[in-house]
Amino acid sequence: MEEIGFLGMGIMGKAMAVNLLRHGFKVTVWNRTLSKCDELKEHGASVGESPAAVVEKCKYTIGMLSDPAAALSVVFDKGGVLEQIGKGKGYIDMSTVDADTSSKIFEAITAKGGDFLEAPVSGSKKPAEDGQLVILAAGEKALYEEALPAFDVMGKKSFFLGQVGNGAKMKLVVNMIMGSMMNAFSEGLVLADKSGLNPQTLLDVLDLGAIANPMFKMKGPSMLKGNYTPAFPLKHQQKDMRLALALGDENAVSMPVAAASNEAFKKARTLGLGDLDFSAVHNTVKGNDQ
Ligand SMILES: NC(=O)C1=CN([C@@H]2O[C@H](COP(=O)(O)OP(=O)(O)OC[C@H]3O[C@@H](n4cnc5c(N)ncnc54)[C@H](OP(=O)(O)O)[C@@H]3O)[C@@H](O)[C@H]2O)C=CC1
Ligand SMILES: O=CCCC(=O)O
Repeated sequence: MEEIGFLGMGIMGKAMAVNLLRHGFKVTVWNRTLSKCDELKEHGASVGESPAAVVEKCKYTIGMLSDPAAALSVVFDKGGVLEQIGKGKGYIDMSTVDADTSSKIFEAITAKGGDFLEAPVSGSKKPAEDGQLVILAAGEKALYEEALPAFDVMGKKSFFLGQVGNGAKMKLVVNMIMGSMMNAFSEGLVLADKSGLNPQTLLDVLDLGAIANPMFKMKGPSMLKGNYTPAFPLKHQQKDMRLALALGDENAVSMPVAAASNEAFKKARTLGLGDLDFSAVHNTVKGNDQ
């Protein structure tokens, strides 16, 4: 089996790489903070000293990085992907970024003869651990087909969406909806409580009706306990709202609900909640913001 490279051992990258290793893939990993690779070694991974070193060794390499700046840095900076990418090698960026960022990476990689695929994912830490992600791929079809055995391990369903940019846009639309839902949910929980209702009963009612969904079901009980242990960090959700609003600007789509949600996430960030789960926006609605 060909060796797969994996750059970025954050919440998602680590879970996805461990899952690949469990399924018998050979994986070489790299992370900016190299110590985070130690745990992966215990699962059988090799460690590369730079993105370039990983790309040199592997037929294709996956990136799972925090934001556009990180995704660009890992490709373009010294020791980056571009130094070793070339004919017969592929790079798959699974980070959530905007279409412009993805296109810049695509152009640079194809200029060197390499193949590029963007493949952001829907699903969080637990689906990543369980191989239940939804993969939103776009770009080089041959690389998509080559990576399908790995996608089938990491995800429950892969979509091929055509040209580069479509995967990024689809992911931003999905997360824009999710972020707005989280704000409406938080407001509902607080409104129920402040108006003398039992918020747990609200969860039960919601779960039986037309707006029942896995996010309310999974996050609701922890939110009521004030537990915001990060699965999807709030700073990343705010980044996604920001990028989705920019996509709305480009396409002249008015999105007042998303804009208000972005403000709520920004407020939560200024209150120091950025590294907590995105459900911590509930804490700002509760008024615990002094
Ligand atoms: N968590 C989730 O539920 C989901 C997240 N996503 C998306 O996946 C991506 C990763 O998310 P997640 O794993 O949660 O994020 P984390 O914050 O846990 O990890 C971010 C990763 O990016 C690296 N990084 C940050 N800045 C740089 C940089 N300048 N150069 C190199 N590496 C850098 C970090 O390295 P270091 O350890 O050194 O800081 C770390 O490996 C994001 O785009 C996110 O929006 C998508 C679906 C779900
Ligand atoms: O980008 C993060 C998405 C989190 C999720 O789909 O649950």
